[in-house]
Amino acid sequence: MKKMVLVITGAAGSGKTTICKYICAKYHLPKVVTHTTRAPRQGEHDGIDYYFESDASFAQKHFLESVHYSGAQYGSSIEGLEAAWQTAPLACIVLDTKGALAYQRALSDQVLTIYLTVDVGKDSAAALRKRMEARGDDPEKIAKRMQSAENKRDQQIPQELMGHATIIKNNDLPTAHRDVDAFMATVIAKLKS
Ligand SMILES: Nc1ncnc2c1ncn2[C@@H]1O[C@H](COP(=O)(O)OP(=O)(O)OP(=O)(O)O)[C@@H](O)[C@H]1O
Ligand SMILES: Nc1nc2c(ncn2[C@@H]2O[C@H](COP(=O)(O)O)[C@@H](O)[C@H]2O)c(=O)[nH]1
Repeated sequence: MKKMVLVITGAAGSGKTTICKYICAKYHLPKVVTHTTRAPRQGEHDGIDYYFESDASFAQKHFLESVHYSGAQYGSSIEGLEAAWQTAPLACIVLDTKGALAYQRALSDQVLTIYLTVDVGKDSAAALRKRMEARGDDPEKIAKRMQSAENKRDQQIPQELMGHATIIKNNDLPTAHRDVDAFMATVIAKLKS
C-alpha cells in the first residue's frame, strides 16, 4: 500500500494537536513525533508529545524540514516518518504552515493536508487566546505567540496549499469531529481503491 502522511496545520490554538489526537485514536494512525527546543508544557512527555531537545542536540538531527516558531526551534525527520510508517501506511503529523508547505513540496502525492480554522467573527483572536489560556500557557508566552510573524502568517492558508488542503472549521469540537470523519471516510475509500 502507498505510504501517506496526513499533515494538520493552522494557526496557534486552532486545535491541530487536539484534532490529531482524535484522528490517531479513532483511526489507529501513528503520530509522527517531532523535535523542539521549547520547554515541555504541563502533561507533555518526551518521546510522546515531542522529542524535547537542547539547542546542541537539535543541531545534530537530520531534518526533512525545520523552522523557528515564536522563539523556539521545531523539526521533523525522515527517520520519524519512516518509524511511523513501520506501524501503518498512513501517519499523522502536526506542523506550522511553513512545514506543511515543505511536506507538500517534498512528498507531493503522498501528502494529505487539513488546514484548521476558527471563525467566530471579530472575536476569533480572543477565542484562540482563551484556548491557549485554558491549555495552561503562560500569559506572556501567549502574547508573544499571538504577535509572532509565524502566527500571523499561519492565520491564512498559504496560496500554494489551496487545492491540496481540506479546510475544516474547528469552532466547536462535535462539528469538527463530524467534518473530520467525513474527510477520513474519503481518505479510507481512496486508500482501499
Ligand atoms: N473546538 C474547540 N473548542 C474549545 N477548545 C478547543 C477546541 N479545540 C481545541 N480546544 C482547546 O484549545 C487548546 C489549544 O488546542 P491545541 O493545543 O490542539 O491547538 P494547536 O493548534 O495544536 O495549538 P499550537 O499551535 O499553539 O500548538 C487546548 O486546550 C484544546 O483542548
Ligand atoms: N514546521 C514544523 N512545525 C512544527 C513542528 N512541530 C511542531 N510544529 C508547529 O510548531 C508550532 C508551535 O507548536 P507548540 O507545540 O509549541 O504549540 C505549531 O504550529 C506546531 O504545529 C515541526 O517539526 N515542524
